Amino acid sequence: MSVELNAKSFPVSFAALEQEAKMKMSEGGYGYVRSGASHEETLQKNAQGFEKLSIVPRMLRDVADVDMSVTIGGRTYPFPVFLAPVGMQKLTHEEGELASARAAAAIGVPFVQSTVSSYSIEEIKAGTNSSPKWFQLYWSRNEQVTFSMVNRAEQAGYEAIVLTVDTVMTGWRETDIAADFSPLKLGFGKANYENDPAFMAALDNHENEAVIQSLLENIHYPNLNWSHVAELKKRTKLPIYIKGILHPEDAKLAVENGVDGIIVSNHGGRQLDGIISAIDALPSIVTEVDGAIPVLFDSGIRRGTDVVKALALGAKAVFIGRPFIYGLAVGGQTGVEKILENFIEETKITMSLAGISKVCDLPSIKLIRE
Ligand SMILES: Cc1cc2nc3c(=O)[nH]c(=O)nc-3n(C[C@H](O)[C@H](O)[C@H](O)COP(=O)(O)O)c2cc1C
Ligand SMILES: O=C(O)C(=O)c1ccccc1
Repeated sequence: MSVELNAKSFPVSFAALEQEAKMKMSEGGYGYVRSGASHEETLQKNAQGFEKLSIVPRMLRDVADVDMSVTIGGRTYPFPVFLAPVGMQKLTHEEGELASARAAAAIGVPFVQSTVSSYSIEEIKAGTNSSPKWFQLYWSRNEQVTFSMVNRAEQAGYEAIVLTVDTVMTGWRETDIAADFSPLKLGFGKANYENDPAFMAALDNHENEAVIQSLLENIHYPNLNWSHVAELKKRTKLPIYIKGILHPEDAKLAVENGVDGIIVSNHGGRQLDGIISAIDALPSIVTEVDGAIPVLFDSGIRRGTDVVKALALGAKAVFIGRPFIYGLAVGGQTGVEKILENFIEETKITMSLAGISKVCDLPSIKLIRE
């Protein structure tokens, strides 16, 4: 499948992009990506949270040279917009994560590979060489599998572990329940499992159905608690980021437990509904953490002005989820690159017109709530 991408044919607004992706994807696949939990109150709040915040711009500040680079955990990236871990990307495009990881590599931002990706860690590593890559971990019920995957990521040169903590069970996703749609059951997320020696050793039967059945039994781990974080710290030299923090007390515990960073996120409104929008959760967490570790952010970022607002509130960088998945649906690797380029360009314009020429100066922007 090749898609001609030029300024005219590639959708620019998020709404147009979502429409175009809908036409490219299966009904079940599109419903899975687009939807949120329950009646999507939080999915909507994520977007409304940004709309309530207004930038108060400054003038006459020489914005001829804009520096968008950010340094996180001692590594500098050219832009503060990263790709969120999204599982099962072959559901969206035949080249799945390979296309997204190559797009991230072309732009120079980290690619965060999901535990439930359609390619294994080793395949993504082989397809992208030395570009920055992080591994998102879903703690397996079989702990040997957890540590084996972490070890494989470390061996493959991945630079961080992102432990997602808001998915100890699947949220109540009405769209998927109504459509009886489960991409895991269809086998879209099994690559890291069927290539894992600890996982395969624990199976009596290596047939596809047995792999999928065991994956379904391993993926959610409601027992997860801070002792597992302590154990993970012992098992890896890589920095650990905790994804899915919304309460300042949990941010405080993250610092006390020695994690290297947190990602403020409500999983794009896909897990628990009726909860605080991610952008409303950000300020008190930044205050609590007080610069001890980097605070990153996702959920609801739809354009460059949102990037600027999140960074103004103290996030060091942001991740986008659905926007890049829709870019992948519409144009594969080129589509994801185009999405990243558009985000970067709009972020640059927003910074410039607000009178800010360095990302590190964004927290000095005045924001008001309307
Ligand atoms: C289709 C889909 C699959 C996802 N899979 C994962 C995953 O495997 N691991 C994870 O930590 N987060 C996963 N997420 C959540 C994203 O990492 C991110 O938190 C969310 O998409 C951000 O919100 P946004 O879509 O509004 O940008 C997924 C999100 C979507 C839309
Ligand atoms: O769909 C998701 O949001 C997600 O994170 C997930 C969790 C478990 C298995 C597959 C995807």
